[in-house]
Amino acid sequence: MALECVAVLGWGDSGSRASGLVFNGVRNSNRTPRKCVCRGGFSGLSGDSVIKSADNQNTGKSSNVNDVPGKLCKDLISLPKPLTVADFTVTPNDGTKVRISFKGLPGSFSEDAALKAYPKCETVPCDEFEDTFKAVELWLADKAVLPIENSSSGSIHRNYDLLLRHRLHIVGEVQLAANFCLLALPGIKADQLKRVLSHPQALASSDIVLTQLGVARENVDDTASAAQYVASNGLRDAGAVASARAAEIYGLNILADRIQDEPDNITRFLVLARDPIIPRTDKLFKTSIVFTLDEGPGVLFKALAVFALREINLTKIESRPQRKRPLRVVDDSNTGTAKYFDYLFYIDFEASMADPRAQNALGHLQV
Ligand SMILES: O=C(O)C(=O)Cc1ccccc1
Repeated sequence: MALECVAVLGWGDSGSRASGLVFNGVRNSNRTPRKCVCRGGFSGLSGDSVIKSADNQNTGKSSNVNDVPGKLCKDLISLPKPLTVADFTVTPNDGTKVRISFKGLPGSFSEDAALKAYPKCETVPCDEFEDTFKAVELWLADKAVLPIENSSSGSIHRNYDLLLRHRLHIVGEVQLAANFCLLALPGIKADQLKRVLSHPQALASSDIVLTQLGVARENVDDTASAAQYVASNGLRDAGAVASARAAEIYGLNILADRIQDEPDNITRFLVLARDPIIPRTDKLFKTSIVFTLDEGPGVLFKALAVFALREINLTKIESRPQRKRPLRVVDDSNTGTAKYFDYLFYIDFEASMADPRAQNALGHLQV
């Protein structure tokens, strides 16, 4: 299949806990007509008490300390422990807190996502999405939490682009049900509000209540910034759509709770790290790949068939114009020169790169 595989990203379980994605760095494979970068990974955040040796990691089997007979168990404990994946990750075990960068001010939903993935973490607020990547690259943070998709407004395209511009690895995902509240200064009633500030997505998701109130809507960078702005400027005619935690942090009152149009407004966040995690087959994994296709009838259909043939479930497909090569010029003798957009395809599938089905599917994709 004529294709350019740009990246393979693998990560762990797709539940609400964070999970992982690794970067194997396979470039320019002989079988690939053009360049190919490979990323893969697994969930490393469960913190379980399972000891793994180098051998049983390979076989995917694990030994629990409780399964080992008493004496052997004692001997094992007195011996130096075999290296585990945790030895190669930056999660500190010396009592210091893992540092997670996010875009926004304290009290934003992205910070909620970071705290959901790592309840004891130290959060590192950043101005821009790009800064959350840079914070990890410069060792100011250990991991970044990045919104990638929302159940009502869809994909956050900028972050798909940033994933390819930076060399971080996806090591997990977090799903967060954002509960939007209408906040105002203490003593202010809803009918006194003339305008409401928030992140565009929070404003759009709270359309019914804001329309009933008849207020003007003002976009700001994040929900917590809206709360902070109303509070620090003492605005008596302005409210903010933000979290209950933001109300507490910035000293605002909650005028209305759960004002979102859809009761379950879910945002999916990715967890990014400098280091990959090693793909395994003993847990539910996801892998993300990015590729381009040559022009031709059915090329995307054929690309997707490599997964269907192996019963590999796809969980997401996204396409983005290829910025560096936006137009594909096709000579058409009847109508002159036709121009098509050239696309990058992002696909998430449910398998680890340690799974032969996934290896075969990607091998097939690159033929
Ligand atoms: O503005 C925030 O608080 C964010 O973290 C972005 C966002 C906005 C709405 C839902 C989820 C995330």
